[in-house]
Amino acid sequence: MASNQILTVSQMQAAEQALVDAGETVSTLMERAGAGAADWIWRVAAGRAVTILCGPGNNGGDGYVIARVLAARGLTVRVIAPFSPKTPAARAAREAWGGEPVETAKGGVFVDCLFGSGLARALDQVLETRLCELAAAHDLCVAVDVPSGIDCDSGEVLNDTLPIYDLTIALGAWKFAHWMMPAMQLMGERRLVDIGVAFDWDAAQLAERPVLSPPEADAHKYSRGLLAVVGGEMPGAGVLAASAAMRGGAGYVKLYAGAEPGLVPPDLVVVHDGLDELLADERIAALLVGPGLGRSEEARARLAFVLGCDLPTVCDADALHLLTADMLEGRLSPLIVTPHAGELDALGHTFGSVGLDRVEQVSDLAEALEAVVVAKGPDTMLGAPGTPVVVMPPASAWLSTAGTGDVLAGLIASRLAVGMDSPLGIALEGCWLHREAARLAGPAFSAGDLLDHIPDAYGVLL
Ligand SMILES: NC(=O)C1=CN([C@@H]2O[C@H](COP(=O)(O)OP(=O)(O)OC[C@H]3O[C@@H](n4cnc5c(N)ncnc54)[C@H](OP(=O)(O)O)[C@@H]3O)[C@@H](O)[C@H]2O)[C@@H](O)CC1
Ligand SMILES: Nc1ncnc2c1ncn2[C@@H]1O[C@H](COP(=O)(O)OP(=O)(O)O)[C@@H](O)[C@H]1O
Ligand SMILES: [K+]
Repeated sequence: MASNQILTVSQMQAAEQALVDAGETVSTLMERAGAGAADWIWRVAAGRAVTILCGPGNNGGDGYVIARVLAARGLTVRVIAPFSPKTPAARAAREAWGGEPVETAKGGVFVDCLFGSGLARALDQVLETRLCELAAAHDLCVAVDVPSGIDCDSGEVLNDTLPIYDLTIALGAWKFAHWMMPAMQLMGERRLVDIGVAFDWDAAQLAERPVLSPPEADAHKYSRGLLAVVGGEMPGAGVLAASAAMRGGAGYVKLYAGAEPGLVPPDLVVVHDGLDELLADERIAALLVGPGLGRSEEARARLAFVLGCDLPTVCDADALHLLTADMLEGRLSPLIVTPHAGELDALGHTFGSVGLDRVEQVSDLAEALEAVVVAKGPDTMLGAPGTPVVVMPPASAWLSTAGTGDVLAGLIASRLAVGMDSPLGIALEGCWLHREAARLAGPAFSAGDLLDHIPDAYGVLL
């Protein structure tokens, strides 16, 4: 079974080399990759003709293997070869196929075997147009390994116009582009073909669904975890985060409202003054600070005070603009920060983590802050000190509505109060609850609507 590791191009090349050193040949790997891809294409083709566009490298070589396997199963297969094969394995695969390429074709399934991880630059205009015209002339489009025209490591799309695929068949291991914006938008469904690549402890991972536990039979509200949410001048965000936290597993949630919060749920305990008294409660298992905090001097002082308590803490929103290294000095307790792209930028500036790509920056900030960094967005990615990044599979794009970040912060803080996993595991639990709740909420929900779906999301993860 293939693992969920995500490899860079150079890690993939090293993995391929390790297999060759262990006695495989590039041709046997190509045979396995091509046969695995052909299986998927066979299923989606359902008897329709298949057109394969083959490039000069080993991605093209995979295409010739696919052509041979599908033709042997009786499908009509047409190969378009703007280049002759340049690698020994690709040349051997073309010979073994033994057919004659055609100039063009239409109808049925289009398979892109033009370039894979060896793409070195954007496609020229002629190739870009040819690729797009072929894709448009077929009913279904499949990319083998990755769509041609994207950078595997950064997820950058190198051409202005590229096809959108129905299916992408990753070979050997996931690449970052499969799960990172903007390239991931081209992929359609994603499937992974195992070719025997070994597990790499230094590799990034695609997050796997966690399993949560129900409360113990003898649980009481404090044993399940008391969370204090420290709000500020915009109390609505704190109420939203606290409301999510009440459904995320913690037994007791208290909101310190910096300002009059207006209507609050009857089961939410709101404290109006005496923050020092509230935080002196030894039963507090975790803190959340940031949603609605504001960015005033008073907010800065409140944040410094909260972090100074040295309790397991989630920092979100405004707190990420106010956070400085001195506030973290001497802290021993876990810290989880949940920046969106703008807040990640702000943290980068404050902590001198600039000029890096997203994956590097998330890891770098995790080290600098000695914290779990949950970099939110359509391609949410998590970093923790000394650990490769973990990438969440995409969530509902309906989450792109105001306040859903407060819900996520509340959920992660709630898991932190429960405290049954490592800080990274806890952050992942929160992300999965959020993602499941969004899936169950369907279309066009508000952040408030999302709250109603958290219990069922919890049920899915039990
Ligand atoms: N790793 C594994 O274990 C396995 C990997 N396998 C497969 O191999 C794939 C990687 O193969 P690969 O390294 O040969 O690269 P690939 O993407 O076919 O293209 C490189 C060629 O394209 C050329 N070229 C590049 N950009 C260009 C452009 N814009 N416009 C025009 N030309 C351009 C470049 O030449 P250049 O001009 O840059 O010198 C070179 O000739 C991988 O994705 C997977 O499908 C499996 O078969 C088995 C196991
Ligand atoms: N297009 C999208 N697809 C999937 N998830 C998204 C998308 N846009 C935003 N999200 C998620 O929604 C949440 C938004 O959080 P944030 O930007 O902090 O919003 P707010 O500050 O309004 O609460 C994050 O969890 C983010 O990962
Ligand atoms: K391809």
